[in-house]
Amino acid sequence: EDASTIISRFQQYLQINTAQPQPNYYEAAEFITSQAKSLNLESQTLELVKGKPLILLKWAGKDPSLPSVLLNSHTDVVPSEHHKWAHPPFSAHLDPATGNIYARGSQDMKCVGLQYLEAIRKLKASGFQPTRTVYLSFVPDEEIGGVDGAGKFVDSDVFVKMNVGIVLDEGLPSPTENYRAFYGERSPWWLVVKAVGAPGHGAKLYDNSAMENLLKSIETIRRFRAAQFDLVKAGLKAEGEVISVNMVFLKAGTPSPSGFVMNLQPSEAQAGFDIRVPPTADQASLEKRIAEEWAPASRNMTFEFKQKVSVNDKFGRPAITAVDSSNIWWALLEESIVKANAGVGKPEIFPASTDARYFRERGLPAIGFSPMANTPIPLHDHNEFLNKDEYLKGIDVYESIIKTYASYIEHPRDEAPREEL
Ligand SMILES: CSCC[C@H](NC=O)C(=O)O
Ligand SMILES: [Zn+2]
Ligand SMILES: [Zn+2]
Repeated sequence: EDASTIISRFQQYLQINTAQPQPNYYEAAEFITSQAKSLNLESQTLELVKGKPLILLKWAGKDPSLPSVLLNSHTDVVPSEHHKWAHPPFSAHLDPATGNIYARGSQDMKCVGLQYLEAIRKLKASGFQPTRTVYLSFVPDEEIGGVDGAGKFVDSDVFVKMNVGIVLDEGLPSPTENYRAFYGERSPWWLVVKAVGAPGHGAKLYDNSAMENLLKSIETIRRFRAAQFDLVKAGLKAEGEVISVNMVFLKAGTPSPSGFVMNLQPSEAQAGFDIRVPPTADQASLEKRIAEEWAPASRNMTFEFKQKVSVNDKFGRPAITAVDSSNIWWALLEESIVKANAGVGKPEIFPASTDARYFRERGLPAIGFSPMANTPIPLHDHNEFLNKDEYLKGIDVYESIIKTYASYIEHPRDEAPREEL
């Protein structure tokens, strides 16, 4: 099959507008299902939450008793500011000079979903038959937290019956020759800090106003942020290994028809923070720091978490996937990438969140991997793009990985004891 046919299938998928908050999930489901038909894969659409279809495909293995391989991707994408893009985000415009394909979802992560399918198309054409069963899940809602997508999926009977042994999910592009792979991710803690204080005249200097109380917290939080960031700047820690904290909203003031009342110090003020906590961080000490230093009762401060995902899995262990000799899937991944004449760097902690956490929380090994080398990271930004040759190369890499994974015959000590799950 020629490259242009493969690229035009990618463009078709990219042209489906699955942007949050109103993704066209059914059109995506129809597209994936039709691809599955052309590949003779078993397909079912699970509507675990109404209006949010999850497409599950199955390539049955010769030995169904072996734990299966799950290739996960999400079908939704983040919104875009259309007028700020060089090419409309759902045009999937291919720049003839560079070969870059511009589209929301070109990196995150419609590329991966379709590369899995193209790799299977090649494997089938070559006559390859999997020993392990290979599943593909196309899940909704990752970009809004995945509760109704991967979250419901891992809790379903269907999932339990799949007997999954290893999950592949999304990673990040790499600006270098080597791909990146992720064995864990930071947990999102979305914190709102609230201050109260006596209201008063805008001309009066007095202690304990809500604004002053909030600003003291903001200053403390900023110092912590700077210290963490310094570790990254000095090259002592990677991005995923520090606690990040960024202020994402400020809410205070007394509205007036022309904006805000300018000579009144308000009695309430709030600030919101997106905090990301590495899986091995000391969760309890961060909690203590928030309660005692960031929102101290001594200044009448209070706080609330809009979201607080534990850094541990359901066994109370850090929710990370082993990337040493105890996890054969990691070795097989590295080996199969090399076999495809590519390379992968040292495994990293994903700086944000992905659906992989739902699998890791259950104790399943999950590796985040999106084969995009020599690629900048305009993910969630304007002008997200992927070069067509990188896309095609990624298909070859998945062909190698899927072949290796699906052929691997388990040695009993190579997999987690099933009764634990
Ligand atoms: C934590 S729910 C939101 C998930 C989102 N995932 C990708 O960007 C993120 O902000 O990391
Ligand atoms: Zn994503
Ligand atoms: Zn995303």
